Amino acid sequence: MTPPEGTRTREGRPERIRRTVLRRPLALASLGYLALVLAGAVFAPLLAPYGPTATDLQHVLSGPSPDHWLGTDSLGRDVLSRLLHGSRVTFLGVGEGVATALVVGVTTGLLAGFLGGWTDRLVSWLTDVVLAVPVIVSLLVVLAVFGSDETAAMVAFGVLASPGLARVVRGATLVVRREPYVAAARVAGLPRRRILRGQVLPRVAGPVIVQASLLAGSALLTETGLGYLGLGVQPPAPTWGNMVADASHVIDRQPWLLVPPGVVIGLAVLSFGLIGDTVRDATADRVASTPAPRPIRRARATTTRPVPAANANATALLSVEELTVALPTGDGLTPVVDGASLEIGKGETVGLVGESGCGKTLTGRAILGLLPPGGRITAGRVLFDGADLATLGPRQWRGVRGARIALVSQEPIGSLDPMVTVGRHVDELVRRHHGGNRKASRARTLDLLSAVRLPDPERTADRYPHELSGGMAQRVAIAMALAGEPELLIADEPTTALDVTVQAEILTLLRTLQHDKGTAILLVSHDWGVVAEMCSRAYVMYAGHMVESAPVTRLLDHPRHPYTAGLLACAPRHARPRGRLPSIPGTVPDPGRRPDGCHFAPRCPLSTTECTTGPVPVFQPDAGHRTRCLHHTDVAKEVNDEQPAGAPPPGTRPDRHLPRPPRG
Ligand SMILES: Nc1ncnc2c1ncn2[C@@H]1O[C@H](COP(=O)(O)OP(=O)(O)OP(=O)(O)O)[C@@H](O)[C@H]1O
Repeated sequence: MTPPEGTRTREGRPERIRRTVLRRPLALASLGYLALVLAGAVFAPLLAPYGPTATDLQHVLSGPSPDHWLGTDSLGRDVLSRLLHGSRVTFLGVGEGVATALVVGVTTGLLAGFLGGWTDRLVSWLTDVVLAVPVIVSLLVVLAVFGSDETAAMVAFGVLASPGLARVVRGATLVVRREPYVAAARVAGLPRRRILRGQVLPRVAGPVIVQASLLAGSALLTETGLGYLGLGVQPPAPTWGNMVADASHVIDRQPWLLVPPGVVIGLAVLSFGLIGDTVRDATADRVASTPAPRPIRRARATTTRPVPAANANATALLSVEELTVALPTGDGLTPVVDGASLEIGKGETVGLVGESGCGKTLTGRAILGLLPPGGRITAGRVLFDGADLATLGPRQWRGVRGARIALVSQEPIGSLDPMVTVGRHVDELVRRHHGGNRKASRARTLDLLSAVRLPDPERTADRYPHELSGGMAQRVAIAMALAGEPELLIADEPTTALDVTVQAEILTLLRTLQHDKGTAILLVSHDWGVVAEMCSRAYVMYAGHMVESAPVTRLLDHPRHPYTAGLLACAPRHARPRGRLPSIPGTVPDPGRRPDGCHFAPRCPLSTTECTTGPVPVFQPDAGHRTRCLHHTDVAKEVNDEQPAGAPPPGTRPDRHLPRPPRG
């Protein structure tokens, strides 16, 4: 099957590189040439017609002949035999240099790019220092210290060349680190080591091969340069470098002698370069198409005062208390979630509703301890099963993320690695959480795929993400989330990207799973219908504040915050034919531009000057009902005034007529 242009392709990076090399005659010829030279080096003792140091003083400086295909040197030694034997020394040196650079450069680059922070700063500083050291002087010092030991010189070359590689790997890792499937792997609780090996390393392989290839060319030139200077392996043992040196001494008598080593060296360097270029072309488009990171918005600091504390419930599975999350902006840290509190009991499904940009996703991420780079919890705490999550170290977090709290995001396809099959995605998590052998984990994987009602689990397990529909991808994401049998599932708009029929299926699936396994669910949604169908209680969030919370039927029938009332009135079902869709005037303010006092005041039909003069406390109009509105009694009156005649009794269905949109 040929996937349509622009879609993800099943072809993995190694396959793409292989195909690009095969399609280009020059790259193919380069590969063939290097393979030939390498084979010559390996089988030199068998292939060489003479010994590398055997002299024949009767035939010195002879040109090519049937006895000596490439002629003889000034001591009558066979040039072809010396070239073959010399290639062993040269390729060994190149291998030592490149291997050292790979080990040092790739390791440091990966760690700097993936861990960031002080590791990144330390690696940057070290690479700057090493890059400032002149290579040739350092190699001369090493050779002086180690007595012409070529291995020491080439290892030193590898170390000195590693900063360039480290920088390339760091850059590529920074890009890969932002990919949703890497975030998904972290959320699922995979250890860093596994993520680096399984998710990041395969993606930086392209740039690494390019660099290694170019490095091999310069390692070869360095090795032959040392041989030419009479350093490294000493005569009479042949190296390509000392063959060039020998030829240069007799260039006036036999210029041909320079041709064989000059050609093999030149072609080898050219081949390494051509292969590097081809791999770069094969991998460049993927790096270029990687989406840019989300820009951090400029904002000024807000001055909200803390609101009264929520009633901490000792029996809650999750208790978020007065949580403030700040993100870095040009003006320092800006609070994005501001004193938010919420609770979820064991096995309970709770909704989190609000317009885009209100802070719902960040609240979920803060619960999982996965904030964007530079983001911090600056106040409040998150208690899970009584334990303060802020006190967990990386090892303990691994026992929580994916294992006890799992996430299903709104972009299921994005959270699946395009180069990994469905089965491997689930299998890796099954083994991470339950251990066991390959057979047992495969059986469990198939169980999970059938639990989320994926047709033909065996076949689906062998599929790649691009072969799945949105609904199937979401089911796979749910299966992955369930692999650790979590007690809490954060479902961040799990049906937003799906069509209505699939939405209904996914919601039914979530409800069934919750019923069967007793999993608590925090359901982030824009859709009141979904919230009414799924949740017992809901929280309404606006511009970083929790503005209202209550049992869902209560919210639907008696909202006590104008924002909730406005949101309910905006449901598309209130639209009239050819009429405009109801909407709340204005937009959610950016985190740094939130007005003082009630953030909703500029859009609120009930706002008065008191609303903007200071922080608005939280009121509790009824048991279990909380609102952050000074005019909550007026909201209640408006709702009752707006009840249409003959309307069904409150709370009977989610789409019942609710108050008109606020004036303004
Ligand atoms: N990585 C980030 N860097 C800077 N600002 C961010 C980042 N992520 C979110 N924000 C900002 O934080 C605020 C809250 O974002 P969040 O994604 O939590 O909102 P949301 O209510 O979940 O919206 P949506 O429904 O669109 O996902 C927004 O103003 C957003 O622009």
